[in-house]
Amino acid sequence: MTKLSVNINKIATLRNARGGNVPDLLKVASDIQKFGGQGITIHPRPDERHIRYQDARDLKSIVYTEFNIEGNPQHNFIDLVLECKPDQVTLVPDAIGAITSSAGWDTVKNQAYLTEMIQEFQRNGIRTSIFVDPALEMIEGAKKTGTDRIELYTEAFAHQYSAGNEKGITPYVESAVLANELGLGINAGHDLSLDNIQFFKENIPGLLEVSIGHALIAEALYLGLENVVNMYLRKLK
Ligand SMILES: CC(=O)[C@@H](O)[C@H](O)COP(=O)(O)O
Ligand SMILES: NCC(=O)COP(=O)(O)O
Repeated sequence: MTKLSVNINKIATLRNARGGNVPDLLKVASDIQKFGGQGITIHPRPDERHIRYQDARDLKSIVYTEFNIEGNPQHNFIDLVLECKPDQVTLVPDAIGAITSSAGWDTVKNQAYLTEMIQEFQRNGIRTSIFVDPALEMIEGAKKTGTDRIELYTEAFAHQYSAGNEKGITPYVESAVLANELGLGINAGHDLSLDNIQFFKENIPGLLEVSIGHALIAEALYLGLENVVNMYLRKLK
């Protein structure tokens, strides 16, 4: 079975747009779990433009499924993760100010650094995952860091699939086969959606977890829109 971890960054984006507490991030996280979501993912960024560091602390007592915190292991992030002790930390090599994640780790060049980070989090009982492009040498490099899992960066797959190119899945399948051989757990995320998730799942052996945010929240808005417009119309009769 593949677990669905819902990334709630976009709920925080909407909340922050007005400065109040609508929508209520904690209530949304609770409801997602009530509706069957099997995990909550957040990706606090240094500028706190969506998830604030305090949100991570507050979510700790709300999330009873799997709590996954993603980010670049800079000092503040490391301290936050060690304080919150989520079930899983996913290390992502984001540049400061990047609009969103745009690459996986070079696990060969950064092997010593990643190994040190992985050991620190594992010593504190936190499962680790490293965000990687679907390239065999990056999977092998990840294995050498001692990480529990990798997260396959799926933007390229999503882009090619939406353009009608199903062959874009090939490097992901090859990477997953190798990861399985090496005993690495496999997560995946970025731009997964209702449109592409089934094809991805059916082709990736041993896919343990997907984290989905941007498309899922956009789809939820759209699929709820007719209902809400009609609820307003009824009140205005
Ligand atoms: C790690 C990853 O793939 C990202 O998709 C991320 O978690 C989303 O971050 P933003 O919501 O800031 O774009
Ligand atoms: N790790 C990927 C994630 O959490 C969500 O990515 P996206 O669905 O917002 O692109």
